[in-house]
Amino acid sequence: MATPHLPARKLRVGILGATGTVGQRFIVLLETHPVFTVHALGASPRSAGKLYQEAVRWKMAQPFSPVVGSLVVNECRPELFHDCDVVFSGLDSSVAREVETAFVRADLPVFSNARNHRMGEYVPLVVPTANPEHLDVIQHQRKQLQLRRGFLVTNANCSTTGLVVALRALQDAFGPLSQVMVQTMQAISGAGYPGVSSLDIIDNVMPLISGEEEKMETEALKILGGLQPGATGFRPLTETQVSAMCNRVAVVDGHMECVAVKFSQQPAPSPEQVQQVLADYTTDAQTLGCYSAAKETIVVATEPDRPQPRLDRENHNGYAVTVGRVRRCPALDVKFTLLVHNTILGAAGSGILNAEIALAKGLLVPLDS
Ligand SMILES: NC(=O)C1=CN([C@@H]2O[C@H](COP(=O)(O)OP(=O)(O)OC[C@H]3O[C@@H](n4cnc5c(N)ncnc54)[C@H](OP(=O)(O)O)[C@@H]3O)[C@@H](O)[C@H]2O)C=CC1
Ligand SMILES: N[C@@H](CC(=O)OP(=O)(O)O)C(=O)O
Repeated sequence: MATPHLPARKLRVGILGATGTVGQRFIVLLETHPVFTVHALGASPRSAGKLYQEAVRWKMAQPFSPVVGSLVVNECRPELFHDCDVVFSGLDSSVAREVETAFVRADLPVFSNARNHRMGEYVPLVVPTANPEHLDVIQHQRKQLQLRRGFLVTNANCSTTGLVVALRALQDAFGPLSQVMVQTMQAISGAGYPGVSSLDIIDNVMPLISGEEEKMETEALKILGGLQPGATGFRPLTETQVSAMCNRVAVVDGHMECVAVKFSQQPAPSPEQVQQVLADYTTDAQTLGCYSAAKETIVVATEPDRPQPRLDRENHNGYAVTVGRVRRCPALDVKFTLLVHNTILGAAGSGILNAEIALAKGLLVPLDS
């Protein structure tokens, strides 16, 4: 593993949507970060002009610092974030398209959690522990948009994120997958705040998360696909079919997914081989020495009743995916259960780790360099 890349000074971070569920998670994860420091906050006109401590309805177990609490929340206009080295967006999707476009046009580097730009022609859709090489398309995007240091990178839908980490490990080791079936049990924090009504979710399971299945089925193919020659775009997979069924359950954090896969190459690997490959999987995030990278990208739980959200979602500070119950599937080839922390690796943590990788690769450039 390389020595962590520490710039001459901490990079100043702007957070858009700082009062929301994902925005709050950014603040917690950046509190003790050695490379990034929270500098400017943005939210809706309802919050703008207030101190952060007055505007936010704080829902995290960890407190925010007095320094963050006394920052004044801005409207999300690029000129108010001009001295930020990097901007993380946890904006509501009703405004993210327009606001993020304005920030990128103002030559700011933006890492977004919102769905709006994910399938854009020149927009890297990056899960840091699945397809970090897609960040190389940043150079081409800059040329297309005539930018000097700005760019837009998005991370994936939270359920897609956990899934593709495991699938990338399998694809690298055993070649293409022909079929993937996934059923999710998604936490209520995935719906933001106040999100799902308590009368809908207590003593109940909701069998619909609008648009979620379609996102899992399309985003996974872009993430697991390759790059055009010269990193000028993407080549989504065509040989793999993903079928998703998504449910909301009464868990606060942590999306569980029951996954079954069929391999193109037959005979298929055994469950034992699959388990070994998942446990051994490493990525650029670790080899580049990124601060937030989990020591194990995938934790393979050997106990028969794991993973469980309450017990496993914080594995490696929420940056790992946990997989268990790897076994033969009578219909496809192999099946397993996985867990991803939806607001850490599934959201803010992916944005932060993507930025750490981009910095280590020289793609994210501090303002005065
Ligand atoms: N929660 C999760 O697990 C995941 C979420 N995402 C995505 O991340 C984004 C944020 O999600 P989440 O934090 O859950 O959502 P929340 O509803 O909790 O937060 C939304 C944020 O957007 C701000 N906002 C709303 N309207 C405007 C506006 N007109 N102008 C500027 N800011 C505005 C809100 O500010 P204010 O408080 O002032 O209203 C708030 O800060 C979404 O796009 C979501 O789809 C992605 C992956 C996972
Ligand atoms: N839909 C996810 C969270 C989310 O906001 O996803 P996306 O960013 O893809 O819209 C959930 O409810 O758990």
